[in-house]
This record gives sequence, C-alpha cells and structure tokens, in this order.
Amino acid sequence: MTAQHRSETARFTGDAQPYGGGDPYADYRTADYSFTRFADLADRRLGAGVIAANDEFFAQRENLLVPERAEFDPEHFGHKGKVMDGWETRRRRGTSAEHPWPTAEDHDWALVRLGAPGVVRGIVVDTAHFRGNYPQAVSVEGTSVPGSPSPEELLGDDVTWTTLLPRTPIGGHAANGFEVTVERRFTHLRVHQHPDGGIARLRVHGDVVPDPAWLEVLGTFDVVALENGGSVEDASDLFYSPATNTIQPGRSRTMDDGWETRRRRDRGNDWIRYRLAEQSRIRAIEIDTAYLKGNAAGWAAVSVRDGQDGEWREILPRTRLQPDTNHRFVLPEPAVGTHARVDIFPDGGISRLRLHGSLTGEGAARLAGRHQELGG
Ligand SMILES: NC(=O)NC(NC(N)=O)C(=O)[O-]
Repeated sequence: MTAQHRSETARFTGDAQPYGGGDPYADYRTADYSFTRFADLADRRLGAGVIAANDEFFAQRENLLVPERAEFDPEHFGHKGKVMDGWETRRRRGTSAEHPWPTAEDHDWALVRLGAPGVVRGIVVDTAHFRGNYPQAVSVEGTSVPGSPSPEELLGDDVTWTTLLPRTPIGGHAANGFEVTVERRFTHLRVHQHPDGGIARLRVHGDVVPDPAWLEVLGTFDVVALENGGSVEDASDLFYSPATNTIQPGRSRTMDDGWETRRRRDRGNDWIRYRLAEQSRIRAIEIDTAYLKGNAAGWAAVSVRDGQDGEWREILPRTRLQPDTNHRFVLPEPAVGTHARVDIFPDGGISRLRLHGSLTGEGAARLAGRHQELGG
C-alpha cells in the first residue's frame, strides 16, 4: 500500500492496521496542510522545549520535538516495553474491578515552551507508529507568560489558558493536522492526550510576534531573523529544503540546514521573498553559503520594497559568491523597507541571510500596536 494523502480538511480517526512488515510508513496517513507554510514555533533550533509531562513511562517527552520523522524498529524492546520514538504514557486504569476503565476526565499532559512567542496557525499531532496505542483524543491550550516561568508557575491557578484545539478524536499512525484561528500571542502550550497513549511528534506552525521592548533595547538587530519576527512569504523552489532555514538562528551545521534549490535547466533564477519584522532601516547584509560547496549560488542580489505594493529597489547588486563562505556587505546608505528579496543566480543555495538594521519609528509603533492587540 502507498502512503495516503487527503485534502486540507482531512480528519483521521481510528486504529491503523497492525504493523505487517516492510516499510512502516507505507500505510501512514497524511495530508498537505497549508498552514505548514508558517514556521514551526516548536522548533528546537529556536529554543523550544517540552519542559514537563505528568507521565512518560514508555517514551520520553523530548522526542516530540525531534526534527526528523519518527523511526520505528519492530524488534527494539527495552526494560519498560517497546521502545517508541515519541512521548508515550502508561495505560490508565479505573479504581475497582467493577470500573476498570479510566474516567472521562482522565488524561495525560505535556507543557511546551515555544521557541519564539507567536500566533499559532496550525498544529500537527503526529502519531506515526502509534497504531494501537495512540490517544483517543487530544486537546491543546495556550498561554502567554512573560519571562522564563517554571513548570510549577505555569501550572499555578493564576495562569489563564486559552483553548486552541478542543478535545478532538484523532487517528493512529497519522499526521493529524488542525488549523487554529485564535488571534492571540502565546508563549507556552499544554498538550493533553485523552485518556493516555503516545504521540510521535508535535509541530506548531505560526507567526512569530516578538517583544517590541526587547527589540527597542537591542537597537540594531537582524530584521529578517525568524526569532525577531521576520518570515518567508514565498520562494521559487522548495525541492530540497524549506526557505525558512535561511532565517533560523546561528550558522547552519549541515547542507540540509540551509536552502538548496534543484538544478535549473532554463535561463531563470531562484529567489526568496521575506517580510521583515516591521519597517526597518537596513545597514549591513550577510549572505552565508556554509556547507554549500559544489552547489552554492553563483551570484546573489538583494532588493527591498516598502509596503505590500512598493517598488522593488536593488540594495546589493548581483555579486559573486564563494562556496562555504560568509559574505559581509556594508550598504553605502541605509535602505528602508518592509520586505526583502534575495535572488540567487542561476540556482544552488545559501544557508543564511542576515539583514542588520533597526526599526523605523513607524515600524516600531506598528509592532508595539500589534503586540498589544494580540494580548502582549
Ligand atoms: N506494543 C506496545 O507498544 N505496547 C505498549 N507500549 C510500549 N511502548 O510498550 C502499550 O501498552 O501501549
């Protein structure tokens, strides 16, 4: 059997077939969820973590945020049972021989700190390989607590949680995707599985909403960086890797941590279009081709535009790039804009783009207003 793909509104429920040998992903159920175009706010590279769980008897909560898809080895058993690549709790029991079943309220939970606070646009609860031991239903709540709260503080009575996903039945061995339409900024999520079971991976797609006070104190920062509220709007080619990799924190450490396009056989060129944190004054640019050696972009140019309908203006002319090298450019004069575009010629890859600058007064005011509107 081949992997099953369904539409945006796909809902998976019920057991998957028991594992029958061969490729364990052959009967995995998945769909193309359009919200996955937003960055994963629960990405470890951004600093996300699963900071507590009430139970992790069979498999550890940290597995939820592993970037790679879940592995399954049918022969791998440990002291506690089948070794599973996910977060898996023990089976809940009732209180007596007459009532051996868990109550309707019984459930397990995990607390997730988002790597960057933001508005959640969609959640994937991936139950890959949990075929007969996935939760019957899941629910997800979010809260916004400034600073670095401990799990105990987050679980305190004074913390208000907002429902992002009400209790919803899910399916085993499936990418269970849910669109979220709550226009609020969250720092932490609480994931519940009802009544117990295992979840392989959790992805939380959304828009980063940075703290305007922090950016104001920093003054000059990377105005396209994901953690500062920059985002990818579109890109010419996503064949090998997400274009969002180019605005992840730090330098890339492997080729697949950057952005690599397929080999072009026409006379065109590849590009990424970004939205900046807000209207900014850019003074310096870095383009890194780390780990792209036989396939680095040959040349790159950078343009900005101010506003959704502004004209593109080239601020870095087409410039020769070296493989596996960070390139620094000081602009002759600051460039003001809300959007940026990098064009690479003809194809290949870059690992990071950094646009160093500061918010304009107008940009800072709009960012502060949006932060407040979204609940701060
Ligand atoms: N075969 C299993 O996975 N069984 C149990 N889980 C683990 N990890 O052993 C269970 O009860 O869900």
